[in-house]
Amino acid sequence: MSTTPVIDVDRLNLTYGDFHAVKDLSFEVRPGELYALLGTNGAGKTSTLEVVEGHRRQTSGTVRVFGQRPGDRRAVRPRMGVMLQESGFSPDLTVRESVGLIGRLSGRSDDVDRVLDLVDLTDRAGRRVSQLSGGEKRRLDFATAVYGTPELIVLDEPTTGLDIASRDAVWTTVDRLRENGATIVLTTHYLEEAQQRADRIGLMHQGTLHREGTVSELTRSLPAVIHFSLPVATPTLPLPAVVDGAGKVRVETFALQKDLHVLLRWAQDHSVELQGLEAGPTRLDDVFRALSN
Ligand SMILES: Nc1ncnc2c1ncn2[C@@H]1O[C@H](COP(=O)(O)OP(=O)(O)OP(=O)(O)O)[C@@H](O)[C@H]1O
Repeated sequence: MSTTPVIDVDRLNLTYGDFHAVKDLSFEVRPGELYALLGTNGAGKTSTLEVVEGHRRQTSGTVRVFGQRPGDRRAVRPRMGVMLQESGFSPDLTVRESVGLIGRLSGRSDDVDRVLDLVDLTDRAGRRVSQLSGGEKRRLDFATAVYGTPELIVLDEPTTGLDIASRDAVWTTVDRLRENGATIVLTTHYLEEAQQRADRIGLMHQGTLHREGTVSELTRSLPAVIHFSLPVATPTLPLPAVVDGAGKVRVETFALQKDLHVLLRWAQDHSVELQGLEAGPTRLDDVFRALSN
């Protein structure tokens, strides 16, 4: 498999008037990986993706998609499917007409009925876009990304507004495309989706890439947490901990299994009940909270 990046962003800057929205951003997306570009509201994710998609010109820096400039539509468009946050389909077209139009614009070939089936809109094919529900419109947006099975698929908040069954269906389709070698770039505010599926994550805040890595690389920089409550009179704890006035204890640790073992042995030796004991590894949410604080 080629190791040339599918997307190569090097010192990208983007300004809107005098507002500096993206600042010296560099990252690569490798063939076949699912790269999640995550971040706080207004971090610059959509602006960055708009440059990658060829919808917006950068102020400075270099962006290459399949080694080409994103503005080189003829080279890039047929190989890249894009699901925007809002696609802006004509409200008067039917769903079938819209999917057909997507196909002609993409430069890829596909069977409209296959795509309608893939995004579960077969029974809405004759409806006008203006008559679709929010979730149905989002599935039509998804059709723009998957039409013609492109090599690179950019998904900007693909599951926002979708019910659980539709979300699962989107991910099943994405999984199938990945099995066939597709490269995926994702933005989402549903962190568990990224935690479960991303090979690598770039965390953006205020226009810059603050952290990048696999989920485990990002989470192991923060401690895991053990919580429990203690009865009134107990011997001294065997580990450093923060105890509040109500007897609630919080232990932060980078050695969860070892420290949990120490704590449980101490509790057994002293016949102490650790009430409401909870222990868990750091989650992406915690990394995110640390970022925005
Ligand atoms: N056309 C524009 N003109 C002026 N400012 C803009 C424009 N588009 C975006 N911005 C600003 O640039 C910043 C980055 O916006 P962007 O939409 O890229 O962020 P985002 O990370 O996708 O945010 P969110 O998670 O909220 O969708 C924001 O502060 C936004 O207000």
